[in-house]
Order: sequence, then C-alpha cells, then structure tokens
Amino acid sequence: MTTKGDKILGTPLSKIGGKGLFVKELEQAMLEDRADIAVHSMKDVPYRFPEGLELKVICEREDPSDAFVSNNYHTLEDLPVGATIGTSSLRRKMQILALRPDLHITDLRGNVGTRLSKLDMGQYDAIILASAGLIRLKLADRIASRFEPEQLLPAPGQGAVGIEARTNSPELDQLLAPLQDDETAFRVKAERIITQTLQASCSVPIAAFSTVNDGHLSLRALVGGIDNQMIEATADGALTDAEAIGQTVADSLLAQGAKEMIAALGTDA
Ligand SMILES: NCc1[nH]cc(CCC(=O)O)c1CC(=O)O
Repeated sequence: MTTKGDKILGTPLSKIGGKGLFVKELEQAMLEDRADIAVHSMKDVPYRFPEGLELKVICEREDPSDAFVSNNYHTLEDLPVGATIGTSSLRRKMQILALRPDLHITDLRGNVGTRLSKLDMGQYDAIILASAGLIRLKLADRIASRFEPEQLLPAPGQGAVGIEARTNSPELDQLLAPLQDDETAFRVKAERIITQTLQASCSVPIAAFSTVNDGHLSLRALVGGIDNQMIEATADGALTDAEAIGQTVADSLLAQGAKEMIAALGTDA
C-alpha cells in the first residue's frame, strides 16, 4: 500500500498529524479486510492499538544504533568546529549538541533516499540515520560509523519490526508465531513503557534503549527539555521483568520532572 503519508513526505510530520498517520491508514485497511497484516518499525508505532487490532509478534532486532553518515568525515569527533549536521529528530539533536555544542543542526526530512541525496548535494557535512533503515535498504556502505549507545541513545524500539493484525485471527496467529523473537519483544516492551508512561508523542525528545546479558536486562532512558536540559534514569533486572524495569525507569523520570519538561517544550505531547 502507498499511504497518504508517503505521498506528502517533505511536509513536516507535525503538520500532517505525526508518524501515526502512516499507521492509521494501514489499520483502517485491516479493519476493512483489505489487508491482513501491517509490518511496522516499532519506533514509529503509537503505544495504543485501536479496538480490534493488536501487535502479534516482534521480530529479531536489527542493529539498533544510529549511524553517522558523511562523505568526508568518519566520526562526529572528526567534524570541524561549526560543521552542519542534518537531522530533524529532537532526540538526535539534543544528544549531538551535548557531545558537540559547536555544531549547527539543521532540518532534514524525506525518506532515506531523499536524505542521502541532500547530503550528497553538499547541504550538510554529515547526517544521522538509523543504521537499521540503511541496512534494510542495502545501503550499509553509506554508514561512516555507528554511534555507541553511550554517545547517542537510540529511540524506543529502534531497529525492531513488529507485525500488527486483527484480534481473533487464530490461523494468522499460527502463521506469524515463528517470527516472534522473545528477547527483542522484552527489550522493546521495556523501552516503550517510557513513551507510554510519559504519554509522549514523537515530537518529544526521548531515548530509551535496553541491552540483555545472560537473561539480565539493563534499561537506560533520556528525556530532553528546553535549553538542552536532559534527565536520565536507569534500571535493571531479569529479562522477564521487562515491564517492571521499564516502569521503574519511567517513574524515576517522572520524579525528576519529565512531565513538566515535556509540557514546557510546548509540542503536541
Ligand atoms: N524516523 C523514521 C524511521 N523509522 C524507522 C527507521 C529506521 C528503521 C528502524 O529504526 O527500525 C527510520 C529512519 C531513521 O530514523 O533513520
């Protein structure tokens, strides 16, 4: 399906109803039996599903990192003072500025191909894209280097694909079941609790990323506010307690004033 969202790319997402617009059209098609499943990047899926639809499986995670993409420089550190970076993500912007306050961050929209051609035309010294998107499009050779999560913490669910379908569809459930990756599902669950609890839209700078070691899950999350203010929280525990770990981190962010910070941003949170 080509969605309306695909056709009006280039218009700021906030003006057309956010990323949720893409999802909504696919959901309408499933509810009207014109489609059976919708495959989403978990990063872009709102945390609530409409009546009659549910998330069935989460597939094994691709590289969750953000990529530094440039034709002239290898890493963020290599950029000369005052260089220009293209990204429209507030999450990326706040973290890049924390590392390199001297850089100029300018808007960059469109699909991955459009963004790369804008880089190639020389409008930016570097741009930031999700590694997973580039890898899936067979454009991994455009990745100059990958950010470590300590430098640039990914968005909740980044790099994971989920499949949504109608509830009460046992045959379909059976077909989809082998695609489920439990570890990814627990990780994405923990990360998405943050956006859910803070009731944050995609125009709020939030990062949340978990790692798993030997059945043990560690979660870290960041929320950005005005004047480059940033708060963070971490928690860890058993992988199967992903939801509770997510809640602990979310509660800590709330206690540090996350709701007030988001409200002060004045976006459509
Ligand atoms: N913001 C749009 C979006 N949603 C998912 C991906 C990439 C794939 C993924 O993260 O799963 C991208 C592109 C990007 O951020 O560079």
